Amino acid sequence: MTVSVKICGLSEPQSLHAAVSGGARYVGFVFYPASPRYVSPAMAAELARLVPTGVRTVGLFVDPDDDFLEHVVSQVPFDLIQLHGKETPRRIAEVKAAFSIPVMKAIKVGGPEDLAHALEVAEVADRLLFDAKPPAKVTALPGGNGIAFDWTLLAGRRWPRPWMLSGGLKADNVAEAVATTGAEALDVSSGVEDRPGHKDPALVRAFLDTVAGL
Ligand SMILES: O=C(O)c1ccccc1NCC(=O)[C@H](O)[C@H](O)COP(=O)(O)O
Repeated sequence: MTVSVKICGLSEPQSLHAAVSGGARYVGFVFYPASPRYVSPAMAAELARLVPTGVRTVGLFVDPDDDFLEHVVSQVPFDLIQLHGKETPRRIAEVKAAFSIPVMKAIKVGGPEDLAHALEVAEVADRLLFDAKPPAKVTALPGGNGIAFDWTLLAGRRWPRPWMLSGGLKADNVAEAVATTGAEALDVSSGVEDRPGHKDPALVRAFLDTVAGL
């Protein structure tokens, strides 16, 4: 089975190169100003120019309004918009209609009840991304916290849309994550960093090599 990988939160050419040369199928840019992975639209546009054909670019937003989306989308070409806030199915539908770009919605998983919500979201979103529910701390980011959820919640489940697994993935736990969930696509950020917000090209390559060997 081929498992595809998205490396999220890229902000430098070196790590972008490690991602695409190592086989990542998706690269993500974070447009959440409070994140250590935030990139300006101008910087993301520069990075996007380095992305080869066949690798998809993903713009990550948290409860964006249309003006902000327009500001970014007019500068950076995206194959996918990732909504990582509290966007409702109605808002997802609005974003799709306004920007004509497929939407992947993050589902923050703390327990089985969150998976019922995923079915509702799947009626409008093009893709789902299962991520860990952020810790209750006020300082926690809405995602990219490097924590995993209980993968057995996804075991044996089928979803009406393509989906990715994320949350606390690293080279040394990804085999178990895939074996438990049956995920065919993965999203990683903190697990390929040497400090918050800084991707380590060697960790990016190690993660991609591990997934390629599954
Ligand atoms: O990465 C961020 O800083 C971030 C900020 C706000 C919302 C979402 C964010 N990240 C989401 C991701 O990077 C991934 O989609 C996913 O959550 C994986 O994160 P990690 O557990 O760090 O591998």
